[in-house]
Amino acid sequence: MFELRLMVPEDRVELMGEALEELDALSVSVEDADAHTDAEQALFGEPGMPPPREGWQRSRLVALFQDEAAARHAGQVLAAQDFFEGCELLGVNVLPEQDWVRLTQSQFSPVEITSDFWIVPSWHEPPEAARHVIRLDPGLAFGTGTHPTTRMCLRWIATRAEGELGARVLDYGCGSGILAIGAAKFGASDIDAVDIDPAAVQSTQFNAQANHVQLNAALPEGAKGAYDTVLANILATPLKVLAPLLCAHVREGGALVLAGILERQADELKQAYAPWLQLTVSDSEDGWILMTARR
Ligand SMILES: C[S@@+](CC[C@H](N)C(=O)[O-])C[C@H]1O[C@@H](n2cnc3c(N)ncnc32)[C@H](O)[C@@H]1O
Repeated sequence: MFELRLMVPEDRVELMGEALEELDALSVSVEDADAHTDAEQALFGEPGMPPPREGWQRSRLVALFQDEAAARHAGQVLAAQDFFEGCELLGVNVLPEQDWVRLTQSQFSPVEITSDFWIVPSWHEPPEAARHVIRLDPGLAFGTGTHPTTRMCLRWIATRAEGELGARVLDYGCGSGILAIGAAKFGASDIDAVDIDPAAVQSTQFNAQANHVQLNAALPEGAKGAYDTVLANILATPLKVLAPLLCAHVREGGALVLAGILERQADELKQAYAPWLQLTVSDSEDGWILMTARR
C-alpha cells in the first residue's frame, strides 16, 4: 500500500477528499496538521451531529492507494486543478506491511473498574482477581470501558449496597450495552437498554448474548414505565433535553445516574433537573463528573 499526503486549507478539505475518492483512493483520512502545537485549534462536536467545521485550519489528508503509480497519478491530477491553489503535495510514502488485527488488538487491554470487576477483550484472559467480568471487544458502538464516563457509571453500579441497584434497570443511550450488561452482572434481572442508533441496539444485543445476559435492547420507545435505576451516559446537552423523560422513568425511591458531563457543566445540569430531582456530584475523573439523584 502507498499513501499520498497533502496539506489542505480548511475550505478545501471536503472537495479534496471527494476528488481523491474519484481518483480511486481506498480511504482518505483527515488529520489536524497543527495537532500538539501552539497553533492547535481543537474542534469539538456532538456525537451524531455534523462536524462544526469541515476541517482544521490546516488539515493533512492521507489517501491510501493500492500501488505507487496510482498514488503519484492522483497527486499529479490534483496539482493541475485550479482548486489546488493553497494546497501542497507532501509526498508519497510506502506503507509497511502490518498485522492490522494484532495492532488493533494490542491497543485494548483489560480495564479495571474495581479490584474485582474488569472489562476484558475476548483475546485476553481475565485477571486472576476478577470475580465480575464483562467480555467486550471494540465495535461500532461507544462503550469499551476505556472512557472515564463509562468507568464511573460501572463503578457506581459495582459499589452499590446489596439490593440498592434494584431488579429493574434502564440504560438510556446504551451504545455497546456495557452499562446494561454491568447491571446484569450486579443483580439486575429486568433490563431495558435503548439507543437512537440502530447499530448500538444491534451491538448491545450481540454483547449481551456474548456475556450470557438477558436484556431488551431497543430504540428509545423501548423504555417503558418506572425503573429502580436509570443510567444515562450521553452528553450535557441531550441530558438537559431528556430531563423530564428520564426523571419520569425513575420510580419512587429509585436512582438516576447521569454521565457525559464536564465539571463546569454541573450547575446547568442541576438547574435542568431541579423541577424533578436534586442532582449531586458523586464521582469525578479526568474532568468528567458523575451526577446522581434519588427520587
Ligand atoms: C457516550 S455513549 C454511551 C454508551 C454507553 N452507555 C457507555 O456508557 O459507554 C452515548 C450513547 O447515547 C446515544 N444517544 C445519544 N442521544 C440519544 C438520545 N437522545 N436518545 C437515546 N440515545 C441517545 C448515542 O447513540 C450513544 O450510543
